[in-house]
Formats: sequence, structure tokens, C-alpha cells
Amino acid sequence: MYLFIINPRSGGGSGQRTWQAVETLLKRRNIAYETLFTKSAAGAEEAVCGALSRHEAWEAAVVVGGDGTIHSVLGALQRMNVPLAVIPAGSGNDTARGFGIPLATGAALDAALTGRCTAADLLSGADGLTLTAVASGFDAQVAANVNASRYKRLCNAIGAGQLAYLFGIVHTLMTFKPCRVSVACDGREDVYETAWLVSVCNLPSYGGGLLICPQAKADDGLLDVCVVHGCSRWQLLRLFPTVFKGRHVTLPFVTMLRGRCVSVRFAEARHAIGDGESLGTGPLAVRCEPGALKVRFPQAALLALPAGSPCHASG
Ligand SMILES: Nc1ncnc2c1ncn2[C@@H]1O[C@H](COP(=O)(O)OP(=O)(O)OP(=O)(O)O)[C@@H](O)[C@H]1O
Repeated sequence: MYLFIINPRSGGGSGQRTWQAVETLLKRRNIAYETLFTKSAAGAEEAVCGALSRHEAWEAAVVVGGDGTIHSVLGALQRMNVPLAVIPAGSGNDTARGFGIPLATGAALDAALTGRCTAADLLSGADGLTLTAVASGFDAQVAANVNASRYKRLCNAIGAGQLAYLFGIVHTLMTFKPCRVSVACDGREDVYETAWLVSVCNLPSYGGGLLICPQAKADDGLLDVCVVHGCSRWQLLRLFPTVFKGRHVTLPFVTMLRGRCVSVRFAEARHAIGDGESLGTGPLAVRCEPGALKVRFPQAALLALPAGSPCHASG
């Protein structure tokens, strides 16, 4: 039995359209499933636990949505020990990218139904669990500015949601000020006087494919950290195109770290996001929870994730 968790609003309405396509395929293939439509992140965990308690043997809980929707159900899936599968329907879909899950609906459904499982790490902190990355500073401010903007609604209305983030980057670049940050990684503390951003990653990308920590692996028991500091606005702007290929990591104003426990303390209040969702403006302390979540991924992605094993029903 599969539980489909659907956020119709994700991807500006793509969740609803994607579910309609999935439903047709499931009926055609005679697959047994239940559905849970969630209206907001608040209460999603409880609703998922309630739905999962009704049966013993779940093959997987399949999220039809984006990274934010996945974020809202991580605690429930970990608690109920049910594998996560994903049909990407968000705007970023970095969880899917990180596990080699295709963005095309039919192929993603195949992976959900016939894929293998890996025991993926999670980031755990005071604000709960995160699967992709916790980002603080400039990137999180871009997200906050875009979400509060009029241009986001305008761009979504004309079907150009990604354009809003380009506006957001330019808007934030003009107003954001770097400041001192202290980053402690497994007990070793470093201070950066003019830091733009600190990203703590479990998967390589966020923001719709920005390879901020290209070496991050979901199942290595470690968190990868990227600190951008000591550069001008102009240098930061020029850094962006290089992040699509992960080539920024060798730049002199980029420091990469790796560890199990990471804390980040900016000298001034700075926004933070986990899986793209707001975590407020306080200091961060996150640790890696190795192998905390089973995730289904396609057979074809086995080379990238060698720890794959057959998925077993859970209860
Ligand atoms: N379980 C949920 N059900 C309904 N709405 C949710 C749920 N979890 C989060 N949300 C809200 O829906 C918004 C959009 O969902 P989601 O983040 O999945 O899609 P997206 O933002 O389009 O894609 P992505 O996160 O991949 O960039 C979230 O920002 C959040 O406000």
C-alpha cells in the first residue's frame, strides 16, 4: 500500500496537475493507494502519522509536492519508519535532484513504485528536521524578500516563478550587508569578519539546482558547509553562475568545511531557511542524524548512491 501526500499548491498549482496525472497512471496499473491532501505545513505531521497508523505495511509515503512539503512530513516518516518517495511538483525540487529522482512524473512514479531504498542522513536542530540544507545569510534573505514581494505574485501569474528569484537576488544584493559570523564545526570554531552566507548541506543543491556543496552525500553521516566571506558585492554577483556547476568551491572567498555538528552565530540577526522554509533569525545549531530516513530512489541512480538496498514494507 502507498500513501500519496499531495500539496496541490506546490509549484504554483503544479501539485494539483501532477496528482491528476499520477492518479490516471495508478488506476491504469491497478495500484493500491490512499491519498492525503494537506492544506498547510502546520498539522501535516499529525495528519501523516494518523493516516500511516491505519495500516501496518506501507511500501512508501509518496510526496507529490516540493521541498517544503517534504520538509513538513520528515518527522512523521522518521517516527513511523516509512520510506519517503517523491513525485516532484515544486519549483526547486532539490530533494528529487539529490536522489537522482527524475523530474518527469511518469519516471518519478516508476521510481516510487519500483525503486530501491537508501538510509539517508537528516539535519536535526531546534526547529526540527531538514533533508536538503539549512542556509543562513544572503540566500535566506533572498527567499524572505521574494516571499514578501509583489513581483513573486506577478511572476507566478505569468508562469515565470524562477524570474522572481532573479529579481530577488538583485534586490537583496543592493540592500544586504555582510557581517561577522562564527562557525563551529565539530568543536573547531572559525570567525569570518564579513560573511555573506553560511550553508549547511546534506544534499548538493538548493534553490532549484544551485550546487552549493557539490560534494555533499546524503548517506555519508556528514554535513558539508559552504561559507562565503570577505568578497565585494560585485564578486558575489559573479559567483552565482559558477554555483550552477559547483565551481565556486575553489574561489579564495569560499571556505568549505565538513563535520557532524555545526553551529552558526551571526553578529547581527540573519534569516535562515531549512528545505526552503523559514527557520527565523536566531543562531543555528544542527547535527547530522546518520541514516535517519529511508528514501526511495531509481534503480538507475544506484551508482551515485551505492548504499541502496531493496525497500521493505514498514509498519
Ligand atoms: N504539507 C503541506 N501541505 C500544504 N502546504 C504546505 C505543506 N508544507 C508546506 N506547505 C506550504 O506550501 C508552500 C509550497 O510548497 P513546496 O515548498 O512544496 O513547493 P514549492 O515552494 O513550489 O517548491 P520547492 O520547495 O521545491 O521550491 C510552502 O512554502 C509552504 O508554505
